[in-house]
Amino acid sequence: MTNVVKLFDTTLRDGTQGEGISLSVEDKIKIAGKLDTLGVHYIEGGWPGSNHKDIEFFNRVKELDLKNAKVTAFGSTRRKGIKAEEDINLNRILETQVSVATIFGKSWDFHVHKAIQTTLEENLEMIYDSIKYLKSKGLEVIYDAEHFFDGYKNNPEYALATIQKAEDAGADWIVLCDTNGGSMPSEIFEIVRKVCTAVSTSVGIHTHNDCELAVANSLAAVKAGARQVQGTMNGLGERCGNANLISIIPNLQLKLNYQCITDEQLSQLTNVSRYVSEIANINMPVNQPYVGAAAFAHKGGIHVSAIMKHPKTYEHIVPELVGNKQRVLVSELAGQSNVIFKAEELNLDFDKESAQAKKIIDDIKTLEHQGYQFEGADASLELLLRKAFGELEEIFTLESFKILVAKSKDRPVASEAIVKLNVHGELVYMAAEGTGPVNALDNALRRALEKFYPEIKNMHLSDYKVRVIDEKDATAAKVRVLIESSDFENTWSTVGVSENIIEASWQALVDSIRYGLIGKNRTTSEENNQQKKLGLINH
Ligand SMILES: CC(=O)SCCNC(=O)CCNC(=O)[C@H](O)C(C)(C)COP(=O)(O)OP(=O)(O)OC[C@H]1O[C@@H](n2cnc3c(N)ncnc32)[C@H](O)[C@@H]1OP(=O)(O)O
Ligand SMILES: CC(=O)C(=O)O
Repeated sequence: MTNVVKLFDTTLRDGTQGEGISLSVEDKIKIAGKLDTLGVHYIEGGWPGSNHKDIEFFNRVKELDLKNAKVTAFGSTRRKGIKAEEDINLNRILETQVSVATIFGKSWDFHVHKAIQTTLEENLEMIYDSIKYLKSKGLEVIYDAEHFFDGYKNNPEYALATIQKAEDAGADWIVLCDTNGGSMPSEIFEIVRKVCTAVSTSVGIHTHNDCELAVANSLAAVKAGARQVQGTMNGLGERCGNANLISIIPNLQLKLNYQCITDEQLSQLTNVSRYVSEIANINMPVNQPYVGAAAFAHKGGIHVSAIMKHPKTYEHIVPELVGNKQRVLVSELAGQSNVIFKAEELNLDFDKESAQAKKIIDDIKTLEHQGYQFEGADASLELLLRKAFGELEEIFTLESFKILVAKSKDRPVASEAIVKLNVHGELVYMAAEGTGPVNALDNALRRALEKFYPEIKNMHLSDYKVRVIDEKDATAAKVRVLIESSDFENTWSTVGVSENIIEASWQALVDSIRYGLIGKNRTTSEENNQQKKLGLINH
């Protein structure tokens, strides 16, 4: 049996059935292009019988010069009581002019009686007529046997009869669906194995994640003989989602030795996953397997000490294979190894025998005990390390700041900040207004520095988060402020902690600006270092 497995992506159809997902035609076109570069074999673009957006997508997708994927349109078997030629859904598929149709039909006798309310015989005819009609128009037909596993468990003879009808009508693929997502991998394996001996048509698998087993179930099906896997990017989809192709692809390719896409395409996996979550406006968890920011991030000192000796000690694959990268976090759980790793990453001249690493670690642990959190504030950590190594030039010092917040009966609340800075021996006063006190302070600080550092105009805050550290102290509680900043090329995060939210914000703001300004001189040495590191990673 061949070890080639075809990938069928349904992000643009089943993925959009997920709560909170709504893609514009433009979004769908962009994602289709990206899926093609990843090398998926089929892109299910939508259900043309459902809505105008999907019809427009099929019109526009023709303009894309797809290199790898075939576009397929989705629909159901014909409605009961009519001829296939009269069925709007089937005809809408033909109108899209795609070369591949994917239609679903009923496999579960319970569904035939309850959902479409017809006879078991008519359902068999609906499957046969619909596939035959599409085949007569020259299309490749993928038949999705909806609820196949539930159907098989309830009435195996009938479930098998439905897919035999699909085979008789000329279906090119029979895809067994765990539509309700309730099956176990052992059941999937057994049933797929039996189906593969009962039909000669190529078999595929389509699973849902209601028991968090969609990936495992897809792999079990492949092991049992399925050669097409349907799923979505990042597991988007109805209810708990579809099988996540972002995990399935590397599992098939790197663990089970099946061939789906090229190595170069596999190295695009992280990029594609993040691209789709960005367009779909969904935040994926950092610990998403293979592609999450934390998938190869090491925090515990013991782990970092070991990966520096050999990455394989705590990494199951070379992260670059899927386009991800190794990271080391520094926190209260760090040992000297974490600091050494970071110092090397920053090209800081470090004597490993000195007491420096120990002192830095002690300082970090003390600060984390006070409420700082450096793993989410890489830029503040870098400034702290550079300072400890005497490599941090003071670009300004604060003389004072004042903030005025005023509200009167018939006026909205207004905020103004006045800062007094010493910039290379020159005293600078600046006042600015803002939507709130932190915004006013940010504006005043930037304006005060603009004359000395014009590049500051390119930097802006992209996120501002406040977290109460000791809730029991109510309004006197200590808070942690995390700020994310960006320029046109980079994003960085800084932290501040205080009982006073303005003071905590000030610390994070100052770190943000310092990092943004010193960062400009850093790129080359860091790039060199990164190259060096990549060369070292060799499992
Ligand atoms: C498992 C899956 O993910 S299947 C895909 C599910 N996705 C969607 O439903 C999204 C797109 N759907 C839609 O836009 C609409 O539901 C449409 C346009 C397809 C149909 O809309 P309507 O004609 O208003 O019907 P409605 O949605 O209320 O009901 C579905 C009808 O399809 C019938 N039906 C369901 N499955 C099948 C099937 N495999 N073959 C034939 N008919 C079917 C049902 O019996 C029902 O018909 P009835 O009202 O005569 O009982
Ligand atoms: C076809 C399909 O989406 C399902 O059965 O889940």
